[in-house]
Amino acid sequence: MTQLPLPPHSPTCMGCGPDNLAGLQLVVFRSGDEVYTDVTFDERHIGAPGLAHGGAVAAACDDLFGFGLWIARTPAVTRSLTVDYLAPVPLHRPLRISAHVREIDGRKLHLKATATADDGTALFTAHAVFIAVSIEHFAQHGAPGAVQDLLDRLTSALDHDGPDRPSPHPPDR
Ligand SMILES: CCCCC/C=C\C/C=C\C/C=C\C/C=C\CCCC(=O)SCCNC(=O)CCNC(=O)[C@H](O)C(C)(C)COP(=O)(O)OP(=O)(O)OC[C@H]1O[C@@H](n2cnc3c(N)ncnc32)[C@H](O)[C@@H]1OP(=O)(O)O
Repeated sequence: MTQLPLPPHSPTCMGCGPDNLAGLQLVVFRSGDEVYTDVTFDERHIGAPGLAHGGAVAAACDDLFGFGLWIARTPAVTRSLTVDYLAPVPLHRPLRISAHVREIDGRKLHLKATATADDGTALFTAHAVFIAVSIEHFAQHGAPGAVQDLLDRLTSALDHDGPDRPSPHPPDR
């Protein structure tokens, strides 16, 4: 059976929006309690000649962590993000980033990601703390015009993600 990608955060999301030609255009899948994406950095993401910019790498991790929504089943936002750059990341070489939720502690979601090149080389790891927020967080702080679409997406995602999923984690203690 062909696996379907998870829906992007928005069509123009810098990390996963298919309509954002300047973005990473990540396509993210879920496998059990992990989410993963195969990404190939190119000249749009260059740092040192021939190598990916560390900020582009961090953005990819942050966006993939944002798909933790499908596992933790709560809206949440990045509070901290740390990347350990283990080896230079070459352009034009596919790599896989996998992420999972390590721990949920009240509103704090502790996440970890690992990235491996197509030859098995460990390239980087990342850790993040996301803080669960209510959906109103986005209405309060985001662009008013786009908020309703975001709310619809989140509500739909949390309501229709299948009966085998755990209950949504409460956004507020
Ligand atoms: C894993 C699930 C992911 C789910 C993703 C959800 C939705 C995604 C879908 C749609 C969203 C659309 C687009 C998403 C695009 C990209 C996704 C990537 C994610 C991002 O790109 S998102 C943008 C960057 N992000 C922000 O824009 C956040 C700005 N920020 C704030 O809005 C506030 O800062 C807030 C709300 C975070 C907290 O504010 P607050 O006032 O509610 O809470 P407070 O500060 O009190 O901290 C609460 C508790 O966290 C503890 N705590 C704090 N810092 C800690 C740390 N570093 N380590 C360990 N614990 C820590 C405290 O100690 C306390 O713990 P305790 O309660 O136990 O005392």
